[in-house]
Amino acid sequence: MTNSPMTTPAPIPLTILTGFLGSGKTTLLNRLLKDPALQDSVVIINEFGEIGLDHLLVETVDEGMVLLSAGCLCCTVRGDLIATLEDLLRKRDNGRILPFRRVLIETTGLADPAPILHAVLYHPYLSMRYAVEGVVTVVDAVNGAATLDAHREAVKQAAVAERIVITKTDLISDAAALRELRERLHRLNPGATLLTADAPTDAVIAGGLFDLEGRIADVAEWLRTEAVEEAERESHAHQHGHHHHHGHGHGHHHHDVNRHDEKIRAFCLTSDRPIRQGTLDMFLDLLRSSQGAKLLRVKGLVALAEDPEHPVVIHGVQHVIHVPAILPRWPSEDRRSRIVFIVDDLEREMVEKLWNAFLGKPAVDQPDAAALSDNPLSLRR
Ligand SMILES: Nc1nc2c(ncn2[C@@H]2O[C@H](COP(=O)(O)OP(=O)(O)OP(=O)(O)O)[C@@H](O)[C@H]2O)c(=O)[nH]1
Repeated sequence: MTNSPMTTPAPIPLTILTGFLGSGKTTLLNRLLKDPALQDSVVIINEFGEIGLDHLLVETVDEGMVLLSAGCLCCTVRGDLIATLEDLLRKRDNGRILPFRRVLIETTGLADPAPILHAVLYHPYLSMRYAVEGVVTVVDAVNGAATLDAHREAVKQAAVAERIVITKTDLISDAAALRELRERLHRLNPGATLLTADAPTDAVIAGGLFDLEGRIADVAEWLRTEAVEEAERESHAHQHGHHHHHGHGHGHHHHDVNRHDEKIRAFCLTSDRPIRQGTLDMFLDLLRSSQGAKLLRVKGLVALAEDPEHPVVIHGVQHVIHVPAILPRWPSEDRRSRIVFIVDDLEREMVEKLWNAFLGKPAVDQPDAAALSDNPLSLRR
């Protein structure tokens, strides 16, 4: 776990904008960038192939960088995103470019946002200077369902998002199809806020986990554990009405179309009792070392036994889990520790057993060897 030293400047909010090819990312971004709230942002277009920036271009500022409206800079990256993020900081710190206040990364249509999140969170310096606010995923109302059926990347993009923006709703006359798409996205990612392309800037980008001063702005909105728990209850009730639902190895499964959706899912684990820091570290270490690749995102708010009045925020992806902040107080009356997991092909039961093995023992800070070796996660599959 890393905590920033006192001397580090306020971290710069960073948002990742994803969405399938032609879903409307650039159109959305163009509109949002006109809003003064996004003044002095840097937009990094991380993709292959040409991009229609001509209509935005005002002047070239630096190699590979152009000035957009509202004092925003834009650069295109084909290779090393990390090098670009470092370079931007260097230029900002040297006064060679304006002290940009926010970074937006627009990814190529096929990109899996998890490695981008991973890269920023894992990097010891970048993770201090940039505050990963969240992932915004654009889903096209016309082609969205077909894209989700055909491409796992599209399902992952929707599953890890904080906010999902449905575009092209003006082109769809079939209200039922739109409702179905919304319901599907909600099942896939109950914690995400569903928006349409005309949503205001602060609903789409600003107003995430961090504000411009790098302070935690709205952790409850970021976590949305109630929505995840509610969806889990619904899905549980639903499954109890339908048996024979194991699907593996059977070609004619009636949910075949939604297979990706079934593997990629969100769930929430909670604890009423504060957790010792050592216990939490061990739990997270074991989880990420054995199942890291399957952890698309891990987000949480945890009461540490050492200091239960100041909950810690947890943010992770794949093999990295870090603590971006310790809050001055609880955001609401709900003082349970809660961690939302967005996973790919990982059973809730496995993670829950491990969680219980660590938390349920009388000596919560010292899980015995049996608890560790009995847990299903220690058997790598
Ligand atoms: N009618 C309508 N058209 C839209 C909307 N959003 C985007 N479009 C159109 O959809 C097409 C693709 O939009 P882009 O914004 O270029 O999509 P993109 O996701 O950036 O595309 P790539 O960069 O190729 O992945 C363009 O012709 C847009 O004008 C919308 O809300 N309504």
